Amino acid sequence: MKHITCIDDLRALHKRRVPKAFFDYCDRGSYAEETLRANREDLQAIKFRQRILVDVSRRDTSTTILGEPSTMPLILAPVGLLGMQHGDGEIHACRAAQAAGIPFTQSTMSICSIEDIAANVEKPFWFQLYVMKDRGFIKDLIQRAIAAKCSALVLTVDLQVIGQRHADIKNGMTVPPEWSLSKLLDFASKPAWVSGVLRGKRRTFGNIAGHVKNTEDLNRLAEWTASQFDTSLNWKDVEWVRSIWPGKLIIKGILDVEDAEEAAKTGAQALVVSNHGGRQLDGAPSSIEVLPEIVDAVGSKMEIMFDGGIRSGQDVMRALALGAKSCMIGRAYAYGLGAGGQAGVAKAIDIIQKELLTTMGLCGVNKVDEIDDHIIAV
Ligand SMILES: Cc1cc2nc3c(=O)[nH]c(=O)nc-3n(C[C@H](O)[C@H](O)[C@H](O)COP(=O)(O)O)c2cc1C
Ligand SMILES: CCCCCCC(=O)C(=O)O
Repeated sequence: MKHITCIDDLRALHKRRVPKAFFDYCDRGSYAEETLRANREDLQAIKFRQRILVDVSRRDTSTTILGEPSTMPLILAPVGLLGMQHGDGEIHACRAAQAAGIPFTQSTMSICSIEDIAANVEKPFWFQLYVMKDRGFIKDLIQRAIAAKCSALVLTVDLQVIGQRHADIKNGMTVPPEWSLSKLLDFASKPAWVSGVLRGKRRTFGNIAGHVKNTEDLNRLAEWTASQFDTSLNWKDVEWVRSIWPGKLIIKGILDVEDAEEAAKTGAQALVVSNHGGRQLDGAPSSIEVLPEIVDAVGSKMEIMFDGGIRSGQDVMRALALGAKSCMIGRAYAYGLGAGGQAGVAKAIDIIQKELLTTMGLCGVNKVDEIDDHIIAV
């Protein structure tokens, strides 16, 4: 990891080490990928004011997230199928986050189950929920998250219809995988990845497989799972989740002020301004474009988190300057996981923290709560 200096280096290594179907699943977006690109381009268009001769010798990235201390304003976002990027990937990512002192969010669509992670890490983690058609199963999942002492529930609300990702279809990206000669050759050329995944606890959706009894459904688990996303989902379901989840609730996937105002009425403590990393509504605005109006509308009522396109500490600084309290990263750490397991995730977090510290220094800022729009050049 010595020669890895930025998230792009981790991405390049991930691409070399992990089969194409899984790399593309992580890297790509929906349809023409306009929103995926906008997330990066709009962040990069924000320029900083360089400030000089300010004493920045006391710089510190520490902050609080939902009232809990965190070493930096960073959270590992829920990312499905981490255990296919690296054997037991969810456990490795969670351990790296906990060692760095930041929250890790487990996806409903994880390969390791809630219980697998809880048994293998030291501290509580966050659980992300998709409300699927079978509400009995969802209630059971929430109870499993309570039993595992998950410290926040992240309710994702932007996937009741699934945005098509062309690359996944072309790659036959299914769980279990659809085999072809080129895929077999690709897997054979990545023996370290194959042995890592084979040594892992599971190779299917750990939270869901136990619930699926029918062998045919089990053999086509990705298809079955896709059929379980509920197009009838609405604000009453959020109320229902609120009534059975006693802990901190975060609503993820808000891009519109009216939706943010609804979210503020639900009793949730936080929302995540997010377009699902450009994987859902292609043609939606970048997350950073809508962040300021959402902060203006509900920032005094809820904690505003942000994701979409964060690849550096500079990007974290930009989102904080526009009003986010903290940022989630998805691909940035998933690249690290594919590149080098737990050490790769730790590297991704460390790169972003160091970049944030440097950027704070060059903008004349010592503390996270001093970051606001005065650091932006107009
Ligand atoms: C491979 C992949 C899988 C994802 N799976 C989930 C998921 O299961 N649940 C969820 O709420 N968001 C999921 N997301 C979205 C992320 O939580 C996050 O919103 C997004 O990655 C942020 O954009 P970034 O990757 O540019 O940081 C996924 C993202 C990626 C890249
Ligand atoms: C069957 C599609 C499920 C996708 C769930 C994971 C996810 O959110 C993603 O973006 O990928």
